[in-house]
Amino acid sequence: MGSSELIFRGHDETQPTPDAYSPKPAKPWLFVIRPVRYLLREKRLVFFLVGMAIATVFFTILPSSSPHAHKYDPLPDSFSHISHELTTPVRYKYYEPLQVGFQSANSGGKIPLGLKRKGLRIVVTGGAGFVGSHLVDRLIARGDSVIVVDNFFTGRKENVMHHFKNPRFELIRHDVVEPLLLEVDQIYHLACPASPVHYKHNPVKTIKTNVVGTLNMLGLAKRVGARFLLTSTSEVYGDPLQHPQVETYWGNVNPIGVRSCYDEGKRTAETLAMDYHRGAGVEVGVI
Ligand SMILES: O=c1ccn([C@@H]2O[C@H](COP(=O)(O)OP(=O)(O)O[C@H]3OC[C@@H](O)[C@H](O)[C@H]3O)[C@@H](O)[C@H]2O)c(=O)[nH]1
Repeated sequence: MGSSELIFRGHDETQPTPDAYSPKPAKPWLFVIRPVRYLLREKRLVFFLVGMAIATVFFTILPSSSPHAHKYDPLPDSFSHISHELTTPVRYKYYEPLQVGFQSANSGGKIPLGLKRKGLRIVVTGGAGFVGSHLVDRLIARGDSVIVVDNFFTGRKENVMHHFKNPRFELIRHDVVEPLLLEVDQIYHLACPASPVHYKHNPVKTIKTNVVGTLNMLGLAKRVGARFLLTSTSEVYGDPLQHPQVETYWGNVNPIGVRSCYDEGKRTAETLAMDYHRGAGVEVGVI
């Protein structure tokens, strides 16, 4: 075959061309007819209607799940205000998530109708102490999985040992001044010597726990996208000149006194919480 034959593709104009392309006439209703025809074929319409009916019955009859649906409340009435404060989001000081790049998927918010509330993974530092152990009781009863991190400085294993056989409970002996990596949705940070006799016992350790411990826990919250709660103290007001203290009051603190390791430690912990919130978008609460 010559090169001219390869290049020349013309045909004799007079010859009939049986395979010539002739466009089909346009069917304007085709996009409507096709789905209708599909539904009518093999009783698909019946199945579709039955499915709709089942879904309607399911979502109408089933009650909406709620995070407060548990009937069991292990706390005596005298503690209910504490547990309420610790397990409901809005309290003394609460900071909403910043809009920039923060996912609040871990916050355990409102649950769509018909879906069961998924238990959260929560770490409670200082969970073997007085406030912490009652908080743990409440979280476990609510259906969450709890990891207690405590160095047992003042806390006791006995405070949480009734949960030892519960697969949703774990206890780690750990000092929060050392970093720790855990996959959790929420962090309740309580670990700290709380009474004067304990926090004055080793003031350097007290302020270290408040500053370095809180830094570690906020770092963890940032890393895993967890919500963070700091239990602060009224000691952050020092010798207050105003009674009662309102949130806008900044206090009257002696920075060089024997109690300063605790007061200033907690104040710095509050500062760190706010800086992680503003700077890194961590969702924090301070009570
Ligand atoms: O370095 C430390 C110090 C203390 N802890 C633990 O932290 C827990 C503190 O519990 P405590 O019973 O002493 O104190 P409370 O539960 O009364 O107060 C706790 O909650 C309220 C906050 O204001 C306090 O700062 C906080 O410690 C203990 O389990 C203790 O062992 C640590 O895990 N690490």
